[in-house]
Amino acid sequence: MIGRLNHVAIVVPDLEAASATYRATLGANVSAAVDLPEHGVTTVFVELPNTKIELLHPLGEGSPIAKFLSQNASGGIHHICYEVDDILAARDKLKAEGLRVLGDGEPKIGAHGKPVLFLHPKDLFGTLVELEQA
Ligand SMILES: CC[C@@H](C(=O)O)C(=O)SCCNC(=O)CCNC(=O)[C@H](O)C(C)(C)COP(=O)(O)OP(=O)(O)OC[C@H]1O[C@@H](n2cnc3c(N)ncnc32)[C@H](O)[C@@H]1OP(=O)(O)O
Ligand SMILES: [Co+2]
Repeated sequence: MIGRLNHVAIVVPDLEAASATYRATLGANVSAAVDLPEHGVTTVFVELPNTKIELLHPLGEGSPIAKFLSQNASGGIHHICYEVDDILAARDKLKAEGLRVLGDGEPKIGAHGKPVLFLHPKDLFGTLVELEQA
């Protein structure tokens, strides 16, 4: 059911500094920062030949990544994102298998303009998983 690895997300305490490190030190193509208020995050994407790195920083009150950053002050890997061909079919199958879909269970439009969902990290070996419609 799961397909390509779309991105690995890293929460960072300073988005500008992290962008500069990926661009200047690691020599990667790094996007501009984009605010996504409906997700409570600001994102930067690092383009790699085979996948992407999503750099994340909390945005606004009640950001879902605020607690993670408070517990990992220098940053850390936050989630991985797999592509699926049919996000509603994937959601329904995973719910039937007993996995918890976060939020209200309805996909939101994610950073790439496509529907996304999140699965509880305790149900997938301590890893927060995002599914994105391919
Ligand atoms: C930009 C849009 C989109 C995209 O298109 O790419 C994004 O990526 S948005 C990214 C941000 N959005 C989200 O993360 C939404 C889903 N997340 C959540 O609903 C919450 O963050 C959470 C996963 C339910 C965690 O909630 P929180 O309040 O921070 O913590 P809890 O205390 O409830 O955590 C319970 C339990 O899980 C452990 N945990 C928390 N976060 C992670 C994580 N990222 N990876 C692994 N484990 C995690 C936490 O430590 C707790 O464990 P115990 O202490 O053992 O109970
Ligand atoms: Co993501």
